[in-house]
Amino acid sequence: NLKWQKNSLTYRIENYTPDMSVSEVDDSIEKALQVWAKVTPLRFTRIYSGTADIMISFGTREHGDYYPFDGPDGTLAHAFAPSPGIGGDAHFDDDETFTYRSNAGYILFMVAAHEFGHSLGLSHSTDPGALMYPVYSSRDPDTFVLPRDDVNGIQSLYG
Ligand SMILES: CC(C)C[C@H](C(=O)NO)C(=O)N[C@@H](CC(=O)O)C(=O)NCc1ccccc1
Ligand SMILES: [Ca+2]
Ligand SMILES: [Zn+2]
Ligand SMILES: [Zn+2]
Repeated sequence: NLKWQKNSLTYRIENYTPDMSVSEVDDSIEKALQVWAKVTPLRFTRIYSGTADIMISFGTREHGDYYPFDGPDGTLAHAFAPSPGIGGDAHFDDDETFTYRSNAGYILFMVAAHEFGHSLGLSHSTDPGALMYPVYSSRDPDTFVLPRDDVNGIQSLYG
């Protein structure tokens, strides 16, 4: 499944990291989804029970799939390409310190925006300036603009 066959997708935040307040996590996730909604016909609706297309959770080490996390640093999160079931889901390694804006940890908005690129069908980019470049770089979430490489990538799928 290269991409979602519908433009209206649901998401559910299953649990929270202790590193941030609930509202900071909610806001980071919403803004990270809006990054992609802004440049596609995709629309995201939050649900609070049942199974969403994009199930979002925090976990450590063995957390229920065949891709256990690795403790602090290294892998920060992973997400599954569009498909029924685990497809689209995004898991965040809670052995990382996530933060709302400061540099005292990984900015959840940035990590989530990257992961949701995978949830929508994007793989990694070789462009070092791209959001989908494999390695995290902290940018100010308030002034973040989706790089052209990522816009081209997502619009080639949903444009
Ligand atoms: C092979 C995968 C599972 C590595 C994993 C990833 O790409 N997840 O989407 C990951 O956590 N990558 C690290 C970098 C690494 O492991 O070398 C990362 O910083 N990912 C989060 C990220 C990457 C680019 C921009 C924003 C956030
Ligand atoms: Ca890790
Ligand atoms: Zn996982
Ligand atoms: Zn990635």
